[in-house]
Amino acid sequence: MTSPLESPMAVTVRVPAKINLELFVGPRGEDGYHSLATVYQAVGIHDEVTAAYHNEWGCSVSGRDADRVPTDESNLALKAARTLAERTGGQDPVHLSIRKEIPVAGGMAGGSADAAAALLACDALWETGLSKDDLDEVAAEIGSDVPFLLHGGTAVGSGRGEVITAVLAKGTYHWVFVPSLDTGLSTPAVYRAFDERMAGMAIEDPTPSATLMSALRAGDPMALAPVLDNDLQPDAIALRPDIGEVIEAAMGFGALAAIVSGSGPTVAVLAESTEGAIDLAVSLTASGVAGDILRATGPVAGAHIIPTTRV
Ligand SMILES: C[C@](O)(CO)[C@H](O)COP(=O)(O)OP(=O)(O)OC[C@H]1O[C@@H](n2ccc(N)nc2=O)[C@H](O)[C@@H]1O
Ligand SMILES: Nc1ncnc2c1ncn2[C@@H]1O[C@H](COP(=O)(O)OP(=O)(O)OP(=O)(O)O)[C@@H](O)[C@H]1O
Repeated sequence: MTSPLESPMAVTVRVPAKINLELFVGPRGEDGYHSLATVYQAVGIHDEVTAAYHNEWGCSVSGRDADRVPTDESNLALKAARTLAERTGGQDPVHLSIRKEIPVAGGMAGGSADAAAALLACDALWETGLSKDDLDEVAAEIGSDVPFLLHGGTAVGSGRGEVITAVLAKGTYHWVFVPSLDTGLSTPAVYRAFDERMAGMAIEDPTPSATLMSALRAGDPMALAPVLDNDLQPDAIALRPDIGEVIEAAMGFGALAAIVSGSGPTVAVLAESTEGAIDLAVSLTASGVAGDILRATGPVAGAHIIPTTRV
């Protein structure tokens, strides 16, 4: 048995953002969710969530876009912690300190990432001993993207995006991200626009493309670039025409590819190398089309515990 002296008082988890290298959207089911065939990649932009025992449940948020993140019960990390506590028969309350780097409402799964981090942190703090499958199940209940953020790397998401299968991917990819200049996009609104555009058309259950898989196996960004694909891109651009301008500018500056990340509005720009990514970031900033640029490589690990205070 663990002595109280060895039990952690706080656990900190670092969690990455995601992009969708491919996002094929199938028909909408009766539950309101669309069947997906997506290929996720975890990229090196990270949030950190620290779970610490406290006399009441709560959370606080600092860092990028912190003022746009709720700290009430609608915070996805807090929701995840409370759901995990319920599933495991009740636990002592925690305070979650969230440090954000992932753009909010940007299509990079920031809220889902914090939820995944909170699950891992609370699981360790409370020593619930849940299996990986059990944790994945709670994650899927919080949001479709959450299981992937626990997993990380490069992986296929099927079902509504929550069923994760690792893929064989070689190499490191160099990305430049252009988040929105002003506000984010609502994920349900983008899916609704997709439904309106596709109304009356027969939509089949999607499958991942073989060409994308072989580009990933080869670890070749030149082969990956032409097969990046996102069925939600026309809808994100229709809702936010400035996204189209960013894509056009990035391609004009020599990007290998530029694609909307998930439901947008962040644009993910693929470069050939670190130097290429720096050049693109400089050109995009200088052109005035993008105010704020992030650079990262992928794939990176999913949510993981980082060393923290022990008493
Ligand atoms: C756009 C993506 O980020 C791509 O990975 C995801 O599909 C969205 O994942 P998420 O934000 O974790 O989504 P959830 O929190 O599960 O769902 C939010 C809303 O998105 C829509 N939604 C989500 C997933 C899915 N397969 N079909 C949907 O139609 C639904 O309107 C749902 O009410
Ligand atoms: N911990 C959190 N971090 C960020 N946003 C949160 C969080 N909890 C709740 N939210 C709310 O969720 C909304 C969507 O934020 P999020 O950053 O997850 O969007 P997103 O990256 O577009 O998501 P996805 O890519 O999963 O569709 C925000 O507008 C915010 O109000």
